[in-house]
Amino acid sequence: MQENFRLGAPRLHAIFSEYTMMPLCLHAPAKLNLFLAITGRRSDGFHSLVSLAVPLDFGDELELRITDRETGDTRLRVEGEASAAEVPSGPDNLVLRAASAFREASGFARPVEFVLKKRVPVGAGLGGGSSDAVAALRGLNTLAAKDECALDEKTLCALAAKLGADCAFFACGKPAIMRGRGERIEPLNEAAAKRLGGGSLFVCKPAFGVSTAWAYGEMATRAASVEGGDYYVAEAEAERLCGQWLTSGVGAEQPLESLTFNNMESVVFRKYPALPVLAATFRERFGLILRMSGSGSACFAFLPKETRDAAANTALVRQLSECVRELWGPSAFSRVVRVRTGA
Ligand SMILES: C[C@](O)(CO)[C@H](O)COP(=O)(O)OP(=O)(O)OC[C@H]1O[C@@H](n2ccc(N)nc2=O)[C@H](O)[C@@H]1O
Ligand SMILES: Nc1ncnc2c1ncn2[C@@H]1O[C@H](COP(=O)(O)OP(=O)(O)OP(=O)(O)O)[C@@H](O)[C@H]1O
Repeated sequence: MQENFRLGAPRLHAIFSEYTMMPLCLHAPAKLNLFLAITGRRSDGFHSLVSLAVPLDFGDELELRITDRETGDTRLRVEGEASAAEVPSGPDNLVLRAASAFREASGFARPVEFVLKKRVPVGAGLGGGSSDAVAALRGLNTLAAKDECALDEKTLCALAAKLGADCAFFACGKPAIMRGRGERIEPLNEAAAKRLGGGSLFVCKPAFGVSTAWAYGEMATRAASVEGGDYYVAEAEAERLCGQWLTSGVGAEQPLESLTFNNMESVVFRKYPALPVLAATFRERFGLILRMSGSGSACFAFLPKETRDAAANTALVRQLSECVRELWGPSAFSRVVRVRTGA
């Protein structure tokens, strides 16, 4: 016992090393905007929107661990199948931007190493970067709790909202309606969220991505032009359309796919005809509505009710994947996903 006590310092060091070597693993889900109405441009240059967004059972993985390095506060390694080369590993990565904002807000100063396993395609409108940022904040907050400098939930969410327009949604982590520039979040009621959890969706993305800043800029340009006219959806109409997702007949009498909407398609489909070509082919060959998520280029379709069990899905999904590769080429991405209801 006394021997152990004398060996206290090295033992403590070993325990600390063990603790520092153990990574914390977080899932950073992708999202879909099942409904997205851009309602206008605000005086701060951002656009106001009404959107029904859902987190998915598919996403990136973020590992973080405290290291015993003396110097260098935060490091990031990006790995994974989703074109890791397109993702910056320096200070522009949203994980490192989140870490630096977190350190400033909390005073948490331990050296941390991140490993980001990138699976969500980049520039897809699937919110991968924003979700990684929120996972980094949550992971750091867990580590900071051991040093008694964790942030409370409200402060953490406010910090997230500053990092990107989709971050407030990911901080909520449940199907929700986004308003304002994306920072005002109203989680869906349980019944509406449950209806969304029942089905599978097919998601696909061509090899190219779309810049979110470009898509919003193009909306503003076209709205200002003569042909623009009533380019944006009026806010009251956006609320009415979005509100249909909350009514009780949805999913039964009123199929979910008939409520999907995205007025950013107007600018993105014009520049990237591969997207409307696939949408028309899905309609003609399979009777499916293909909708764009966020600013694209990823698109999604609800799989029909009778194929909502895994076995029956297979044949249709194979045909959809073949169709995507036929029209978008062999490097196109596709997969089946489910909504995470958070229940
Ligand atoms: C299209 C959506 O995915 C819908 O959920 C989001 O609105 C986009 O969110 P995001 O990718 O996190 O966007 P950010 O990286 O914050 O913004 C990129 C750029 O898009 C423009 N932007 C973004 C959000 C918004 N409500 N209005 C805008 O005009 C701004 O020029 C901004 O500089
Ligand atoms: N962790 C990250 N993962 C992906 N992209 C990142 C990350 N950090 C910074 N970026 C930069 O952000 C840009 C857009 O990333 P992201 O894939 O999140 O866009 P998106 O899918 O269009 O997102 P959104 O749906 O929020 O518009 C990329 O081009 C990349 O340079």
